[in-house]
Amino acid sequence: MSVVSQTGPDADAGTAILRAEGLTRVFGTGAGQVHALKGVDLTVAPGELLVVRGPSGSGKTTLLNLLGGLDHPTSGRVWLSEAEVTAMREREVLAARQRRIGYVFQSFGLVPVLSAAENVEVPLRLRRTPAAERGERVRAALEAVGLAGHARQRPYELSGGQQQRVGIARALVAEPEVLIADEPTGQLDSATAAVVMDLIRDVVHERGVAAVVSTHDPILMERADRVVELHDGTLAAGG
Ligand SMILES: Nc1ncnc2c1ncn2[C@@H]1O[C@H](COP(=O)(O)OP(=O)(O)OP(=O)(O)O)[C@@H](O)[C@H]1O
Repeated sequence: MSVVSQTGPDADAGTAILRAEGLTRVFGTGAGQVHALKGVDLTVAPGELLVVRGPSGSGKTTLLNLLGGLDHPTSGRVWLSEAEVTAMREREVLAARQRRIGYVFQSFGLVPVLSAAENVEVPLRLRRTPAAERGERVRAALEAVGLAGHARQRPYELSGGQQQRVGIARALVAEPEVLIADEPTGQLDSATAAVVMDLIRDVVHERGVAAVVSTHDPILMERADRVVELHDGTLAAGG
């Protein structure tokens, strides 16, 4: 693991899958403006697990939402390989999200009435993957996260760690280039969190995915290839 500060676009920007330049996000609230993110530059390479740390309110979720095309910056730009996400129409952003990005959420985000396999199948249905192909891909994704025997169980029949592994299978089943995970272990005990983070690290390295994971947890930073730290919306040296 190396810990670095990034103050400008990287020299390796040419090989980056995910790149952000000058990302700024200002929220208007009843109490005035909140400058959640202030000119953040960042690149993430294929097969790299980047951890974003920082205190509560430092801008981690804001940054991940912008990198994942879930929110639009007040100023600044985001690229997925050569394609500028921030210049796309809403419909193109949606297509890029469905085809190229997988998301993992702190609260798992599973549909309670669907089985583990049906939850994992959702991104394939959204991409209109043929039914014949979907079954095999769901099976392989569940097997990759060690849940081959739990395909028919509903989320409430699974432990928190198992639910998050379903969440990871769902994020990866459509073979995205980028994985965005916002506090993926925030609801898990530390032993389960370590297992889930090991899994994320292994799939990122094996599949060459560019991953951005936010966390408060120092244990998880040990699994990172690189750590950056947010303070009041600004990237600083990690620790
Ligand atoms: N939709 C919004 N409207 C107004 N202010 C917002 C909004 N979203 C975030 N903020 C503010 O932006 C700042 C950064 O919030 P953000 O959620 O990105 O921090 P965070 O580092 O993810 O925090 P935590 O670790 O607690 O999840 C905070 O001051 C927050 O109150």
